[in-house]
Amino acid sequence: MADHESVIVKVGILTVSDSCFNGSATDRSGENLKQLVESGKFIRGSVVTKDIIPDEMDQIKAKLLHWSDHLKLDLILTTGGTGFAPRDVTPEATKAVIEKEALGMTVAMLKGSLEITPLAMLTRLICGTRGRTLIINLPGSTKASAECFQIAATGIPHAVDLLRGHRAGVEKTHAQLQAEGVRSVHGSHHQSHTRHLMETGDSIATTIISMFTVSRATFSQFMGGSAQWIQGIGGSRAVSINIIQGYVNADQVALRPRESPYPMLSVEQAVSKVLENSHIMPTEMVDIKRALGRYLASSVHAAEPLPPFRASIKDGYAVRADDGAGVRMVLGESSAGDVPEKTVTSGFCMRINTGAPVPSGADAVVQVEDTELTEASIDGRQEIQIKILKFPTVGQDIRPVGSDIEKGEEVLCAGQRLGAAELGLLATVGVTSVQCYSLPTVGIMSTGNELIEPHAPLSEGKIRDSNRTTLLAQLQECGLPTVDLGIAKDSPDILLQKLTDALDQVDIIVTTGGVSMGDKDYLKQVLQVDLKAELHFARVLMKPGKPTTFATLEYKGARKLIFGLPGNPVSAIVTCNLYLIPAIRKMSGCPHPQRTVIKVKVDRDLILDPRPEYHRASLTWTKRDVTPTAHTTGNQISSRLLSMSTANVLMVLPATCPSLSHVSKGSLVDAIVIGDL
Ligand SMILES: Nc1nc2c(c(=O)[nH]1)N[C@H]1C(S)=C(S)[C@@H](COP(=O)(O)OP(=O)(O)OC[C@H]3O[C@@H](n4cnc5c(N)ncnc54)[C@H](O)[C@@H]3O)O[C@H]1N2
Ligand code: MOO
Ligand SMILES: [Mg+2]
Repeated sequence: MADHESVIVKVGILTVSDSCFNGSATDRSGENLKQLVESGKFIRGSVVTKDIIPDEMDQIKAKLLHWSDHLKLDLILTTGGTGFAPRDVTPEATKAVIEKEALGMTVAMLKGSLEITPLAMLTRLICGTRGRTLIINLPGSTKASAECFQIAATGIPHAVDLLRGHRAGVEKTHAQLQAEGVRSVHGSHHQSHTRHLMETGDSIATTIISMFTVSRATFSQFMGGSAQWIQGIGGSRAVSINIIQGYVNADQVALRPRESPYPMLSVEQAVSKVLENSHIMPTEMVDIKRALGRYLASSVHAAEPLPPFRASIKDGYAVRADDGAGVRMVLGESSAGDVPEKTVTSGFCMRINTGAPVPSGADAVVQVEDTELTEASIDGRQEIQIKILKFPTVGQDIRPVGSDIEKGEEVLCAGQRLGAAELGLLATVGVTSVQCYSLPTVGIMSTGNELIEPHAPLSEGKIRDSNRTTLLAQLQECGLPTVDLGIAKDSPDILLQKLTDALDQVDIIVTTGGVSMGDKDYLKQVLQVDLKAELHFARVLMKPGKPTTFATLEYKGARKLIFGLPGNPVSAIVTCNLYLIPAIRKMSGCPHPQRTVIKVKVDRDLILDPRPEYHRASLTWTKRDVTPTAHTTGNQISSRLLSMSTANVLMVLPATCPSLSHVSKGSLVDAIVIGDL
């Protein structure tokens, strides 16, 4: 049984404010409340989630329901929307979701606030409980919300104990009340549980038991997520144990929400969120031999002109143009790589090859086709005299110094992708290492109890994991460093363990599976509750890919991106193309990370879906038609990976509506290019 010290209150802080939501004001009160909770001075709390929403009744209700019923928080503190302004509806939304009102807490806060200012009479704070969650409205002002929170905090631990049915805690508080009076109640929570664990000389067994009996996340919360702990037994053996226990409860299947609590975003909104939250990687010097596909972080200028000397464009004769047509004595030869020593004077010429320096005195080159040999040595080894058949012009067939690249000219600019030509340019100007953006390392993890490795024989109920192979290959195609994170079973603790391990290795974690409505779909909860990741979206109006989930997380001072792609093989690869690849491109320094969209002609009538569909197709061109024709890859069910095979575009089909049930053969639609054309 846990003792009273060990109860950590799981807190959600909800800022309700139009102006904070639209970015015209800063969320000071929410941030301040977070700091107050995490200071440990008032309650032993951990802020599991925090959000800002507008003053919209439906959104406030939905968030309160999600946090209480789904995330099962102990305490929700709202700040804002409690006044008399027409859009202040937080108390009304709270009333609509609570099951029992906690009038005493409201009165306590009101009384305390009135002692500070009579204007406190204008706040309309509601407190109450829903299931095991205590919901407390606080005013929007930073000062007033802090004051009210401190008043309410004296009752919160006891209220949470009562809601959790935590008898030891309840009894202890009652005993304290009897003995000392109410003022000392929260003072007893200050002792650090980490210290308790670390400083006691308990045996491993005793300590493990105490870890299991405290809230499941306590240990990892206090140890920064991953609890690694080495303790000697009997002074002779050292034992290392890695235990990660999350908050997410795997056995309350009946309590899972029956409607998704996550708002449905459009694909455009989801792409924007992904790009907004994708940071550009730091830069590094890269040798040009390994720089293919990288994005340049700074521009490159030519230190020398190209050509560095006047160079011949043709194989022929270097002449003086004003000598006109007619015979010339041949002085000798200038070959590529030579330094001509003789000067061409009137009546003379010099044999020259393409790319060779034009000798001094000459101002034109006449190609060999426009000449005749008039005199040669008997052994045929030397040309003595030739005849110029066409009148030359000054500068004819000569590349002046710097005519290809001027000295100091910018040859590549920051943000440019280094393809073959760009690498060649670097070689030309003698730059062998360049400042590029680093590439993010991406880890790919499959989730699901049904999955086995591709080499394994099928057994009952199992299928082979294809998503890891597909996604790893897709990323390798983009030239990215990848980490195969294996398969995680459908268990919140295993997921948490594997995600935590992955965070140490990669910049982006990509999981597939476990993001929809199943009782074993734990990813979102583990991300939000255990890893305290910020979930940017978890549902997108698209087919395939509806449950696509995207979150970010600050981990050991670095920003990590987490893409929870749907498990269906086609959904995984389509969403990889729509969200993951643009994010990677932005992080790698690409200034235009969005996918290329072209117009294509559909090859047959296509029935529309209630969701906008990303229909796989391959393109052909006919001689007569400049617009390519898109040929559907057949049955588009999201489990059918065959529908991805040969596809080089995703046709963007609109959702069906009363006036539109299908697109007709020959219509033009947008198509996202995903493969070689
Ligand atoms: N009640 C509802 N059920 C489902 C909904 C919904 O809105 N309400 N959404 C459906 C949609 S749309 C999709 S897409 C899937 C996504 O499900 P999950 O992301 O939770 O993925 P799983 O349930 O784990 O698996 C789905 C499917 O894919 C197979 N799978 C998973 N991983 C792999 C892999 N690595 N290689 C090959 N195949 C894999 C898995 O066996 C399942 O058949 O949810 C719908 N349900
Ligand atoms: O959205 Mo799901 O990806 O249809 O199959
Ligand atoms: Mg599922």
